[in-house]
Amino acid sequence: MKGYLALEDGTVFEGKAFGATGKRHGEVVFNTGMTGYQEILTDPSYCGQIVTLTYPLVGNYGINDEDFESQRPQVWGFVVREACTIPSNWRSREKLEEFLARYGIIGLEGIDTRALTRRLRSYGTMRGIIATGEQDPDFLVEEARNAPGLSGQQLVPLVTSKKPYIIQGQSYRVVLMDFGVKQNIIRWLQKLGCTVIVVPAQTTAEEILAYNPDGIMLSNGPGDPKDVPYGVETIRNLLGRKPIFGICLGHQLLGRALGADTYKLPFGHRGGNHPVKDLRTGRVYITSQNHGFAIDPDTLDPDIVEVSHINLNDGTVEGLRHKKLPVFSVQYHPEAAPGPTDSEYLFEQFMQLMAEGRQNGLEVDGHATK
Ligand SMILES: NC(=O)CC[C@H](N)C(=O)O
Repeated sequence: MKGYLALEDGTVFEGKAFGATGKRHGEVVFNTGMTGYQEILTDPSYCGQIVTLTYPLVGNYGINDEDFESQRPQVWGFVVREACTIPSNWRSREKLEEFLARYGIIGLEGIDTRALTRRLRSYGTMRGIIATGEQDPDFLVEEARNAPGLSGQQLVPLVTSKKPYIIQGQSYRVVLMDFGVKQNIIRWLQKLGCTVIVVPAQTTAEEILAYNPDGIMLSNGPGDPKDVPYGVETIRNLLGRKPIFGICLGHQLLGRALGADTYKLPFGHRGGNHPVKDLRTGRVYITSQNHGFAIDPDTLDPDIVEVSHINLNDGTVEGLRHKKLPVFSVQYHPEAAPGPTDSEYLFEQFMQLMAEGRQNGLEVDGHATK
């Protein structure tokens, strides 16, 4: 069956549909990772987006039982050069096309993904329509132009957990604010022995503190951080109470809670080889990234917070460190999945802050809270 991707700039790509049939809008973005399509498809941060991969052969190792970052595909469309129909891997349980079809996600193959990516890189991410069957291309472009943009949509409520749940461990108690958490963040905390209490994004600071946590983890998640004011409010009320570690959307919300502004990047960072420099040590890490927004460094209060990491490709903010409190965050993904695990030490750093918090309590403006 035929399939189309129409962009708001008037470009229409025609290819072959696989997975589900129908029509859906989304923000069209590209990821440059050479592997890890199962993790990308199931990462809740992609909710609201139609994702294309620059790597041309996709589906070769099928879908397995282990590489899920959430229970289902979260992308709103998937565009590839060539989709493999006969996967070969000992872990494979299902074909990519069956997996997408089962969850109503449209896939499109036979697309010149290099041309598509170059377009997105030149003009920025665009609204798009992915559709299967016979279609009028001009009408699809019109629909793409009328589709809602990513900003302004309430996407976090679509992917956050409905109820709190606890994964029992032996070491520190971590409350994880679930804005659309990737499973590998939970796996890392579990590996370090933490008890993880996952709470919905709308949970208040009082409710979180009632769990008596040693630390608070702010997860990744979809959409524009400006559309999550309730998360910012909660984080603001948690500052100074417990150690806090934010990842990606969690980092952006923390930045906003500290008074900074966020803005949209032209085409975002999505891939497994983004170089990030730790400004304190001068060391460069190769990181896994997936974000379309960033913190505006000019809006940070230098008395309160410092930029701890920057991206070496475009100089954007990649990490924050509070100057007085045990509070830090990164824009990239130390949990990897997919991508390099160079930055796993950040989880150890969080453990360290929780250990110190247990011993000394937190110092807020010179007053111990314990
Ligand atoms: N992975 C994430 O948490 C992404 C954060 C945010 N949705 C962005 O695109 O910038």
